Amino acid sequence: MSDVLELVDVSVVREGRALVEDVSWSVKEGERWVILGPNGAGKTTLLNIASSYLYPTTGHATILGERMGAVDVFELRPRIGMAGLALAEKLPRNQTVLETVLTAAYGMTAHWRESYEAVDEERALAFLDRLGMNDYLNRKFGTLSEGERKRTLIARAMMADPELLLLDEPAAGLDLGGREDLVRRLGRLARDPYAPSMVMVTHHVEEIPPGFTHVLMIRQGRVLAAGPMETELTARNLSLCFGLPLVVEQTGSRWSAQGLPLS
Ligand SMILES: Nc1ncnc2c1ncn2[C@@H]1O[C@H](COP(=O)(O)OP(=O)(O)OP(=O)(O)O)[C@@H](O)[C@H]1O
Repeated sequence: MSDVLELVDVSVVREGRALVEDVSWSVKEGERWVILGPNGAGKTTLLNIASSYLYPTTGHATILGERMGAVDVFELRPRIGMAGLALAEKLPRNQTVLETVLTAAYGMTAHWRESYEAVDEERALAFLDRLGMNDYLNRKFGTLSEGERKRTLIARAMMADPELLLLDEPAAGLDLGGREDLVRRLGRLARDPYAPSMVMVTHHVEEIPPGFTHVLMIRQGRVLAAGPMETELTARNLSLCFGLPLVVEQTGSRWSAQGLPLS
């Protein structure tokens, strides 16, 4: 299995402060990683490096076999699918859901007189169907609820046929039904052997979809644990990561955690 992502001693320094520090981490082809950590830990910073939008201040990052600094990022970026809030803000609010997904096939955010191929439209419809967005094809992106917007963004990220799929807090802000619906859909994607390698940032172990294989825990910019879910997603690691005593349970292919009561 080859490396999809490899960070070696990566630090990012801003205003004299390390946002992430000495991070060494590798993601192999086919793996599905979750990045867990408290607010401000550096999760989005890692995702921004993985998406080639942020250069390490020190250390090396290799993405899809291409060393950052020695590759044209404009050739690399179409190979990476990213679904996150930052992108949602760049997408035109008055574009339809179908157009929002279709424009990704052309590496664009907005519809601009390009004529779409029938095959692209079929693919966009198939991704939207898989994410339960069939009834929203002609709705304006800006009128969608948070859950609908997130599902549209994932369909959009898949449209470019990425080799690496990055998901930044896909379940944040969703109600229980919305979260469970998304987790099931991501679980189905994670188990698809043809789906790309995946990295998903979350704050909650309850949001880890079945089929995700590895976890990286980060606290104050430093990696606290990284490896297979079964060995690393422990009460000890989770307690250290979030800074209070926690117990963690696995029920079937899902996880849950709770704090121990105050004495
Ligand atoms: N350009 C910047 N300049 C200075 N500090 C920054 C910059 N970007 C991010 N930070 C800080 O770096 C730290 C890590 O930010 P990051 O967004 O990676 O955390 P996170 O783990 O994703 O947090 P959250 O869970 O709250 O989204 C935070 O303390 C943030 O305020």
